[in-house]
Amino acid sequence: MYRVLVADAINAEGLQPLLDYADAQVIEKKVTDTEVNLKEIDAILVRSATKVTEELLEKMPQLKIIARAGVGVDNIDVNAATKRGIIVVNAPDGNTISTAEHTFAMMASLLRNIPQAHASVKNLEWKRNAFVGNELHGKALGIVGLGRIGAEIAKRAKVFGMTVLVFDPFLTKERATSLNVQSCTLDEVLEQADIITVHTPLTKETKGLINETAMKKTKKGVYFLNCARGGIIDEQALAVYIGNGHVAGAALDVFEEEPPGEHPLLKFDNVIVTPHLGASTKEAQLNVATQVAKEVRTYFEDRPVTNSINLPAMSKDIYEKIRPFHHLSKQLGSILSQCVKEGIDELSINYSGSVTELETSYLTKALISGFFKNRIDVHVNEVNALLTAKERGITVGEKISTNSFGYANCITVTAKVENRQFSLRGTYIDHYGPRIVHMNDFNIDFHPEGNLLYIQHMDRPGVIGRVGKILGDHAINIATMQVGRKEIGGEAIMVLSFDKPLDSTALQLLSELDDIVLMNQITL
Ligand SMILES: NC(=O)C1=CN([C@@H]2O[C@H](COP(=O)(O)OP(=O)(O)OC[C@H]3O[C@@H](n4cnc5c(N)ncnc54)[C@H](O)[C@@H]3O)[C@@H](O)[C@H]2O)C=CC1
Ligand SMILES: O=C(O)C(=O)COP(=O)(O)O
Repeated sequence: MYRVLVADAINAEGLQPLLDYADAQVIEKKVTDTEVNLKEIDAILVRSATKVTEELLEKMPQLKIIARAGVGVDNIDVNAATKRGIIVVNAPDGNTISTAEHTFAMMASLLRNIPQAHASVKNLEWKRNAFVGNELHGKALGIVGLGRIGAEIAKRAKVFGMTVLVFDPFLTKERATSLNVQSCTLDEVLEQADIITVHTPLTKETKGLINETAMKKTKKGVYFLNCARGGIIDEQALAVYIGNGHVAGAALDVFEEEPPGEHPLLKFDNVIVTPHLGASTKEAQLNVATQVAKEVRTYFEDRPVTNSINLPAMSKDIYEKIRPFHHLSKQLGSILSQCVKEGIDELSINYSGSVTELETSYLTKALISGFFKNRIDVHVNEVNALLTAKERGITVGEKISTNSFGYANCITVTAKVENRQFSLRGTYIDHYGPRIVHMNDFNIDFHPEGNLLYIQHMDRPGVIGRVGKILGDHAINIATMQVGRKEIGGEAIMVLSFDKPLDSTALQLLSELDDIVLMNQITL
C-alpha cells in the first residue's frame, strides 16, 4: 500500500485518480501535523506553501516521488531529491491561462486604478478626477521570460494594440516571428518598455534580475508587474524607485516572503497586490490536481511519468519500445557488478543497431542503477544514477557504434578496474527475450534471469565433469548450461543456471577445483 501525503490545499476532484487507486492511501494533512508518520510516506503532493527542504527529505526515507500541483518548483530542493533518487514532477501547463489572465487583469487594474477607485466608492466617495488612468493601447509591453505564460500574455497584448518587446535568452527567431513579438536584449526592454512584466522561474540567474541597476535604465513612469516569483524584481529597489516617483506603479501577486507581513511596498497607493492568486481558479486547480494525481498513479503503476523535472520525458509509445532494453540494461549492470566485486574506475557503454534510435541515456542510467543495486546502501535509480557514479569516482562513457556483431541490436558494457577489465554484451531478440551473447571476450548465449554461476576455466578434458560431480553430490540440479571458448586448450567459460542459489559449501568446493580461474555466483 502506497501512502500519499497531500500537504497543501489541492482540488479534491482532481485527486480522484489516486482516491480510486486501490493500492494507495491518501492522507490530507500538513507535513507539520504530528499525526503524520513522515517515515511511511511514498509520495507527497504540494503547491507553493510547503517547502520541501533537504531537512524534510531526511525525515522521509520512503519518499519516491514529489508532485508539485503547479509550475514553480523553487519551493522544492530538487538537487537533494535527485541525490536520493526521488522523482520530482510538476503540472507545467495546467495553470498557464489562469496566470496569464490574472497578470492581464492586474495590468488593466494597475493602469486604470481599479482597486483604489473600488475602495474609494465603497468608502462612499465619488472622486472621478483622482483616478484618471492610462490606456494599454499603444503602449510597449516588455515581457521578461516568454515561456507558456509569457506567450499567452503576448497574444493578449497584441489584441489590445500593444507592442511586445521580449527578453528571453532561449527565445528562437521562429517563435518570436510566430508570436509577432520583438526579440530584445534585457537593456532594450528596460529602456523602451512602458510596462514590464516578468515570467521566468526563480533561479540563481533570475533572482534580482530586475535590480536597482536595471531600474535606473527604465523610462520614468514605467510600470512593473510580478506574477511569477517574489525576488525576480528586487523588492527593496522597487520600493526605492516607487518612493522617488520614477516607477509609476506596480502590481504584485508574489513576494519574497509569503505572506509578506508589514512590507514597505504595501504602504504605496500605487502598488496593487494579490495573495499569490495567479493559479487560483477552479479550472487551473482542477487541471493541476488531476495532472499530478495521474502522474503519481502512473509512477506507482510502474509506467513512465510525463512531466518530470529530473528524468527525461517519455511518451507511452516510446516507453513500450524502450522497456525490453531497459530491463536488459539493468540486468547487464547487475551481472557486471556481481562479476567485478572490486571498485571500478570506468564504465563504458556502447550501443549499436536498432537500440540507438531510443533514448540511450535512459538505458545508461538503468544500467548504472542495476550495477549499484545490492552494492551500496543508497537506493539508486534513473534519477540519481549518474550523480551516484560521479560521487563514487566512476567515469561513465556512452558511445554509439555501427558494429552490432550480426545482431539487430547490442548493448556492450565494459568495466575498467586498475589492472583488468570485464565486458559483457547483451541483445534483445523479439519474441525470444534478452540474451547475454558475449562475456569477457568469450561468445556465449544465455538468458539473464534467476540463479546463475559464471565460471572461467582452462579448456581441458574433465573440467565440466568435475563441476557436474560436485553439483550432483550436493543434489543440485543444473537447469541450463552454456559453454564458450576462444581456442582449443586455452581459457573457456561456462554459465550454469539453477533453480535455487548454490550454498557456500558447494561454492567453496567448486572454487578449489584445478583449472578454474574465476568463478562468480550471479543472482538476478
Ligand atoms: N503567480 C502564480 O500563481 C504563478 C506563477 N508562476 C510562475 O511563473 C513562472 C513561469 O511559468 P511558465 O511560463 O509556465 O514557465 P516556462 O518554463 O514555460 O517559461 C519560463 C520562461 O522563462 C525563460 N527564462 C529562463 N531564464 C531566464 C532568464 N534568465 N531571463 C529571461 N528569461 C528566462 C525561459 O526561457 C522560459 O521561456 C513559473 O516558473 C512560476 O514561478 C506559474 C504559475 C502560477
Ligand atoms: O504554479 C505555480 O508556480 C504557482 O506559483 C502557483 O502556486 P500555488 O499552487 O497557487 O501555490
